[in-house]
Order: sequence, then structure tokens, then C-alpha cells
Amino acid sequence: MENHVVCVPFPAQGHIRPMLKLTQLLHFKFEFSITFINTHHIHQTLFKNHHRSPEDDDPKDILSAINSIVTNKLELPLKELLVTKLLDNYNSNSDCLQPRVSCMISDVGMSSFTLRVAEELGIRAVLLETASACSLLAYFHCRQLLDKGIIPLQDQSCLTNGYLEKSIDWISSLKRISLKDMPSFIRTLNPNDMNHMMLNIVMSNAHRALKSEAILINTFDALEQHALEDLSTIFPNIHPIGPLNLMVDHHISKKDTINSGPLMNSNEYMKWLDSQEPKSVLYVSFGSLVGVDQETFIELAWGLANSLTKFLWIVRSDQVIEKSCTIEFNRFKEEINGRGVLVTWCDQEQVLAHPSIGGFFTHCGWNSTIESISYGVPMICWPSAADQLINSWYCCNCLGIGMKMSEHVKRDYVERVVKELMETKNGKEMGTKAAKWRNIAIEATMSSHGSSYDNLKKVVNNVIKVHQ
Ligand SMILES: O=c1ccn([C@@H]2O[C@H](COP(=O)(O)OP(=O)(O)O[C@H]3O[C@H](CO)[C@@H](O)[C@H](O)[C@H]3O)[C@@H](O)[C@H]2O)c(=O)[nH]1
Repeated sequence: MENHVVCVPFPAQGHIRPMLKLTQLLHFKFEFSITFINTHHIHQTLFKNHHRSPEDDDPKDILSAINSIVTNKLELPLKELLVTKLLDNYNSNSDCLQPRVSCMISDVGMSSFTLRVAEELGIRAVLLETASACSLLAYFHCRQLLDKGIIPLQDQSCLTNGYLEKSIDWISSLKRISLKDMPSFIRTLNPNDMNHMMLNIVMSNAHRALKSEAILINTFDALEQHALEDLSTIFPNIHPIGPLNLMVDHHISKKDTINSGPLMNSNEYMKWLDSQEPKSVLYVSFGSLVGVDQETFIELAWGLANSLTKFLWIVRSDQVIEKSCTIEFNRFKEEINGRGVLVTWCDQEQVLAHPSIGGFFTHCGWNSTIESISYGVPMICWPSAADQLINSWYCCNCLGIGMKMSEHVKRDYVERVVKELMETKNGKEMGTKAAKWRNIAIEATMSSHGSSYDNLKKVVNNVIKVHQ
């Protein structure tokens, strides 16, 4: 019997990309029919034939998506879609002749309604976690921070007076992590603020995940062994199947791979990378959402320029450059002529895999982090919000493949950290460790006993496939 899976990603680049990779594996490797449910906005972003534009992944859209989830606006349309179009087994009235849906794979961020819909319609439910095991574990334990009265923070001064240095000693795999490295939503000051709202959402998601038949997570056994062990005592059905980018590289032929980002002309920056020395270029990108304020942006720019390191910097077209900064920014561009290349979007995996790349200055979104690990690239970790803080902590404090950059960025500081990663023995050692992690990641994704590949095969056979 043919099998049909319906996938429901959270509507943001950092979530769509891993879901698309999973669907490619299910379709090309395991021969599933797939229905991918997308918002109109994201669909246009993925398939329009131009570089990123300012409206792509506008944080306002993310907030409105969160609002639609919280106010439960998506449950009914999803149910109607499934009932009228997708559950009709080869119904001739249906405009898509597909076998009946047997399983729904949805993002953990959509689970507040997808699990209920799946249960009502008798479809099995699997969740995809696009963030790290460490962050999922942290979210799960946030309730104890509230119960113990550690959060909400008493007042604003807790953010600066050392309070966040307090360590948490009851999560064994997070080795005395301190509050400052926990996901940023714990920095709530009262039950009505945005952090509190997000904290409630991520905590509920983590607890609700228990009810799914399986949770697939974009990491691999060896990388987050202790966090995964802790998690599996809470969720026995958690299955690491990453890095999904390597799973796709190893199991899907190039001609079948779907471009999961805006289409782009990569010739120029790739040609420039081809002309650079091995490991001499720093790749700088802060993902699809993080914006940088004017002052910090200019400090970053001059820090990069003054380091005299070669760099490829993604300055998204939605990065605001105010009039008052244009002259300064133009001066910077003249200064770096030939030494630095700025583009609005790139094929990040292709860039990270390029031999000229020696470091990645990143905000530690989990996709960027695991992609960097997949290609053996050490990092400068400059987390901005959410899970990025704990991802950065893990790379710097546990894996030894990242240098932490504190929040307050000044040009001399940027220059120093960039030089340290790209030029010193310390930086080289991080590169060596990162290369080791790349080899372990490759092993995990191989069809001959790779842990991630085996895990995916097991979930496909035991949960996702219909057995008759
Ligand atoms: O020029 C670029 C820049 C980025 N990317 C890709 O875009 C994705 C960015 O994802 P990520 O690094 O995770 O950053 P965000 O877009 O910020 O991701 C959101 O989703 C992540 C996964 O849940 C969370 O870890 C982050 O905190 C959250 O901000 C990656 O796959 C990159 O390869 C490109 O292809 N080209």
C-alpha cells in the first residue's frame, strides 16, 4: 500500500527548511506521498525567483503566526483541508488523487492544534523538533524555575546585577548551566510581558510533545548524548535524525533536492570563495530573523574591517541602514574592497562546505549551528534570543568549538575575537575539534549503522508507515 504523510511546518524559514529536508527523505528514500501544508506568504518566499526581499520572514509575520496559533485560528482550516481533500481515499471529487493520509508530521510549535486534529481524525501524529535537544530539555524544566520562584525576575536590575549568573543544578546533563545561558524567555519580569507569553508557549509545547507517537529531532546521538539521555527518560519516543542537511546530502541525489530557500545566483560569491586561501574566510550571518540595531551594525562592520580578515557577510535586505549611517557604511564598503563581500542571502550550506571558510560568526540558530558542525567550521557565537543562548553555551562550554561574544559589541572587541578565531592556536584547536564533529556527524547519517539513519528507518517502519 502507498503511504501518504501530511507535513505541517511552523511558518518561518528556520522551521520550514528542516521540515522540507525531512519530506525529501521520506519521499525519495522511503517512497511516501507527501502533502506539505504552507502559508501563502511562505510559499511565495520559497518559490519566487529572486533574491531575498524585505518582506521575507518579517518578524511581524512570525508574531502574527504565533498569534494565530495562540488564538486557535488554524485548527479548523487544517481539519477542513484534511477532511475534504486528503482523507478521501482516491475520491474522484478530490483535485489531488492521493492515497489516504496515515500520519501527520508537524512542527512542535504547531502541536497545540495538530495533535488534537490528528487524534480526532484517527491519524497518527509525529512531531519534528527543529531546535536542539538541550533547548527542548531546558524548556521542559522551565516550569521548575517558576515553581521555585526563581522567575519571573524581581525587577529590571536582575538583568545586570549578576542575578542571571545563578546556576541551575537539578538538570544533570546541562552541567550547572546558569540562568543567563537558558533560553531568553526566562527573562520575564511579569506574567503579562512577551517573554512570559513565549515561555508559556514553549513550556506547553514541550509538555504536550509527550502525547505524540514520536518526536523527531534535528540532532545526532553523539552530539547531545547527555541531553538526549535525560530527554528520553521523559520522552521515550524521541529520535535524533540529524543533521538533516547531511542526511539529504548522503541519501538524495542532487537532481532531486528541493531548493529550500529563495532562489539565488551564487556564481559571484562562490567564484570569490574559490579564489581564496583554504580556511581564510569568515562567514558572517545571523539567520533569517535577527536584526541588528544601527550602532551595533556599524561597530560590527568596522570590527570586521579592522581585523583585516577576509569575510562573506550576509546583510539581509530587511536590515535597516538609516540615512545617518549611509556615509559611514559606504566608507566601510570602500575600505573592505576586495577583502569582504556582502550579499543579501546565500546558499549557506554550500558556503559552509567551501574549503576557504575557516570560521562562522553566527547567532546560533540551531540550523546554522548544526550546519556549521556538519561542515566542521568553528564558530564565533553571538546569540540574540530564544534557544540561541543555550546553543551558544553548548558550543562554547561543552563542545569547545565556539567562542562566545558578549551582547555588547564594540569594534575593538569584534576585531579581537575575529582575530582570535581566525589566527590563533586557540582558534585552530577549535577548528580541529569541529572537524572531528564533522566526521562523527557523517558517520551518524550513513546507511550502514549510522545512528540517525537507523533512527529514521525505525520510525518510518514502526510509526509512519501503514501496516496491513
Ligand atoms: O544567507 C543565508 C542565511 C541563512 N540561510 C539558512 O537559513 C536557516 C537559518 O536558520 P537558523 O540558523 O536556525 O536561524 P533562524 O532563522 O533565526 O531560526 C529560527 O529557528 C531556529 C530553529 O528552530 C531556532 O533555533 C532559532 O532561534 C530561530 O530564530 C539556515 O538553515 C541557513 O542555512 C541561508 O540559506 N542563507
